[in-house]
Amino acid sequence: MKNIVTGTDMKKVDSYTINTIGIPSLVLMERAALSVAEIVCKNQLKDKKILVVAGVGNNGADGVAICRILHLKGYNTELYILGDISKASTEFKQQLSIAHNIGINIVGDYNDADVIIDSIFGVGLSRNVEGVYKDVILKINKGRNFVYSVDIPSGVSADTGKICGVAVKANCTVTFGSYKIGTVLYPGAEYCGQVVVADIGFPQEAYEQIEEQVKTATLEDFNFIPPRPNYSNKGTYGKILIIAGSKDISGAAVLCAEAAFRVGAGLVRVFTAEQNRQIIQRLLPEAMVNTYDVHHFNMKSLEACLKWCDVVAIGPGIGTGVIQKNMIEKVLEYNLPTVIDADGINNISEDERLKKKLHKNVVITPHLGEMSRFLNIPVEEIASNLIKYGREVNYKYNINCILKDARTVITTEQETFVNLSGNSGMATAGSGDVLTGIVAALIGIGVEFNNATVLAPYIHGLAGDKAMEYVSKTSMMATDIIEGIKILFKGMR
Ligand SMILES: NC(=O)C1=CN([C@@H]2O[C@H](COP(=O)(O)OP(=O)(O)OC[C@H]3O[C@@H](n4cnc5c(N)ncnc54)[C@H](O)[C@@H]3O)[C@@H](O)[C@H]2O)[C@@H](O)CC1
Ligand SMILES: Nc1ncnc2c1ncn2[C@@H]1O[C@H](COP(=O)(O)OP(=O)(O)O)[C@@H](O)[C@H]1O
Ligand SMILES: [K+]
Repeated sequence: MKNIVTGTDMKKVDSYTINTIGIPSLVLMERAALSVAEIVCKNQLKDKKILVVAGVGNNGADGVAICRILHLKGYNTELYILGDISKASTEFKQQLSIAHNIGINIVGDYNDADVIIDSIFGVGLSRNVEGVYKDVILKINKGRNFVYSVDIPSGVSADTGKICGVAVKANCTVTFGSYKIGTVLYPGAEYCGQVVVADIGFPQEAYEQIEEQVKTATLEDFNFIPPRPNYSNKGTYGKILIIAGSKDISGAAVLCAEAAFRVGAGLVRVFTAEQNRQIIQRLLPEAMVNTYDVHHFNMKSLEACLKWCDVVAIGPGIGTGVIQKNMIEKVLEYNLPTVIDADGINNISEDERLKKKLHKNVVITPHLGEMSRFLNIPVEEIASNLIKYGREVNYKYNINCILKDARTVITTEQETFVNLSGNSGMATAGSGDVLTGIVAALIGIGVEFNNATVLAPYIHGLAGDKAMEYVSKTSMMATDIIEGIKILFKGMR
């Protein structure tokens, strides 16, 4: 796992590192500046004209140091300072004095260059960007230059990812120590271009000072998946029950079940409407199929399936209505690890009685529309506060939540995560059904419930990224994501 921090928390990390650990501020700053300079040197030829645009806080101080390092390496650099130097931070004044001594060329106006280094505001941005700052940021965005942002694009709130009036559109952002919330959540994430996290020497101990930590999964977290021993059989890898599909929808069950198999599930049983039996058996002969008749619904057959399974996923394509609500009620009575998606969530949203039956082995996987119905809060409000509402589900109902969006936010009893894998090719019908199958299968193969909640969206996104090896974002379909799961695991184990 890696940390993702708010700007406010990053200041605590800075301060703990400087004041308690004792690493001097200027040492951190030199490492920060060196990390940016190294990336610029790797990508830019020496004949390029580089303009460093610096504010007068410590983000600007980083910029002045970067300007000096590049100048000493023989780059054609100039420095443009925005703001009142009499109000500058101590570090800025120190860096400026060094820059003067070395003979850095300081210009009085913004002038276009091949490369812009944006060090106007970092995590200290505290209000809307206006006046001359706004004018310069608009000029930077108009130019055809390559833009590096230092720590975060100036104008993006490091705490939320919101744009404070206007923000620099960078090609590359070098952020220090860890991702900032503003570099991972949209719209801020879109302004960053490529994000590089530079290690500048903050000790992990400093991150432990943060009260509400946010993290992201990394490849190391595949270690949550137990090994697949030689001495095992299909029963070792979980019995997964998938309650999906209805008279007019059969594909959801197939996608969900196939994804579960591809993540390693041993046995998958689909419980669906009678009309789907043949098509599911034809498309996925590996799955067992039990069916119900909507006109003569027999709860006993569902109970038999629930007694059989270790994990249940309910919802994709089931529709809404009395039968569906009764099925969900029955599923919840069994207290199994339970994944609830799509219409599973929609039915619960319509029924307070079902909400009361949610238990701590439940994870819901809503997209924004489903979340909006579930919490009865407008989509726009949820979209701009993903973490807040993800946490609210957890506090209110004591269940895990995978809130799906271009950046999926995951909340478990203890922790909050933002998933960083995946791409916009995955915004395609059935993509969520694949995720549901992945969550259920991970639990089935023995990944602890909270870990499965976090790992599933990560695997789903990596599979979408793998799918891009043979299909474009434009053409990607949910079946390609399943293909991506195969490629992913082939490369791993
Ligand atoms: N020793 C340290 O503390 C380190 C700090 N670092 C850098 O320092 C940055 C944080 O520095 P600061 O805390 O000084 O904050 P910033 O430099 O990000 O911003 C603060 C400055 O901007 C002004 N400001 C804020 N919002 C404004 C607005 N909307 N319009 C006009 N002016 C505005 C403030 O008055 C202040 O002068 C980090 O992002 C990082 O780049 C890194 O060098 C790592 C080490
Ligand atoms: N722009 C995007 N970038 C990355 N992932 C995305 C993007 N758009 C959608 N996704 C992912 O695709 C999935 C879509 O799920 P969902 O909306 O439930 O689809 P469906 O209901 O058609 O199965 C979610 O996991 C979501 O996080
Ligand atoms: K910046």
